[in-house]
Amino acid sequence: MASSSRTIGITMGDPAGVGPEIICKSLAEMDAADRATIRVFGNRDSLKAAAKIVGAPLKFAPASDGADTIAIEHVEIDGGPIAFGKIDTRAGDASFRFIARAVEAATAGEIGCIVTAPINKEALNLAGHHYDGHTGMLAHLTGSRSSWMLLASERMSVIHVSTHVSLKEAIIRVKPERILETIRTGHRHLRRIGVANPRIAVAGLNPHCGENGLFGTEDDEFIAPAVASAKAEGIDAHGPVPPDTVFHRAYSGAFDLVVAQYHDQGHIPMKLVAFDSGVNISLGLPIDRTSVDHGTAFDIAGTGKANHVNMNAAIAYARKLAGTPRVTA
Ligand SMILES: NC(=O)c1ccc[n+]([C@@H]2O[C@H](COP(=O)([O-])OP(=O)(O)OC[C@H]3O[C@@H](n4cnc5c(N)ncnc54)[C@H](O)[C@@H]3O)[C@@H](O)[C@H]2O)c1
Ligand SMILES: N[C@H](C(=O)O)[C@H](O)COP(=O)(O)O
Repeated sequence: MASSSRTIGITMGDPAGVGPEIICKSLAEMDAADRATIRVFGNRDSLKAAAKIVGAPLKFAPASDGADTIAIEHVEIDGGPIAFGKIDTRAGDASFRFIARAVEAATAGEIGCIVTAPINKEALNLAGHHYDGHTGMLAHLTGSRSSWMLLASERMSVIHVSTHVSLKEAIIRVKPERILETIRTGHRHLRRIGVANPRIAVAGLNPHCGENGLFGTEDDEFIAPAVASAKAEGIDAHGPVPPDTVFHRAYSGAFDLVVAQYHDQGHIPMKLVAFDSGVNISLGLPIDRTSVDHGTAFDIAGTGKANHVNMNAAIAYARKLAGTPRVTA
């Protein structure tokens, strides 16, 4: 079985979703040398079914044969095949077990980066795994104090102060300490991937950054001090920048990274400009993980229609991280 810091571990995601199909489509396009560096954490029957749907002549076995056979760590699912496109508690439980096993392998240094196919958070939680998604789950499984979600694309990247919480709670989380930690985390990541002096824009929260208190005070009270502290540390941070124009400016090349104050502030522009190519990267963890930034797409699962460009981008980013040392400051 492929095992080294260059090995990429791909988790299959929810068996009822598009994960198995996009994995098979990506594997079908890889050359033999790249396939030999892949280990899939998933269910063999689901992958066999998906390979058939997408017409890929792939086989899955404990070890790659350097050609059409892909290495798999097979995880059993009780009670027979899972139907595509439906919430299933067994699928939610399996999604968790694929990831838990991949985390063990990454922690042991058997794989250099985890690439995740999408999970369904409702199924996951129905199965008793109470996480808000991979990012929180990975933090828990690795004993990390905190974790961050960065969405990256060729022309724009965004890191979030908070993600899977209500808008009400997200506003409460707009506090200087968390914002400063988010800026530092994004800065470290960009330096790791080769941006020598990242230009970081910190989005405001309120319309026009509150217009001097007319539309809210969080921008002046909490965001501005965090930006000032980051600058004092030598980070090229800017803001608060009015949230309605910051993404246009970043997309036009003015900034390398935007700090979004909450999930949809960052996700909406990213999915508008890079739905097919955006990569979700987990930060703040002792292991590396990249992911597609789309979901389980139950409406098309099992039809072979799902686009795998996003999976290709997540794998390419993982290969980049697996060969790049971490930056500590
Ligand atoms: N990385 C992840 O694990 C991840 C990411 C986002 C959402 N989710 C979860 O997925 C579930 C469904 O979420 P949703 O419905 O909001 O978003 P979704 O991304 O699953 O679907 C939104 C729309 O995009 C389409 N779509 C998604 N991926 C596609 C692909 N590869 N090719 C072509 N079309 C595609 C779908 O058909 C649908 O019309 C939820 O449980 C959500 O939490 C998981
Ligand atoms: N907000 C994420 C996205 O759209 O990409 C998604 O829900 C996945 O979250 P995790 O990476 O925590 O599973």
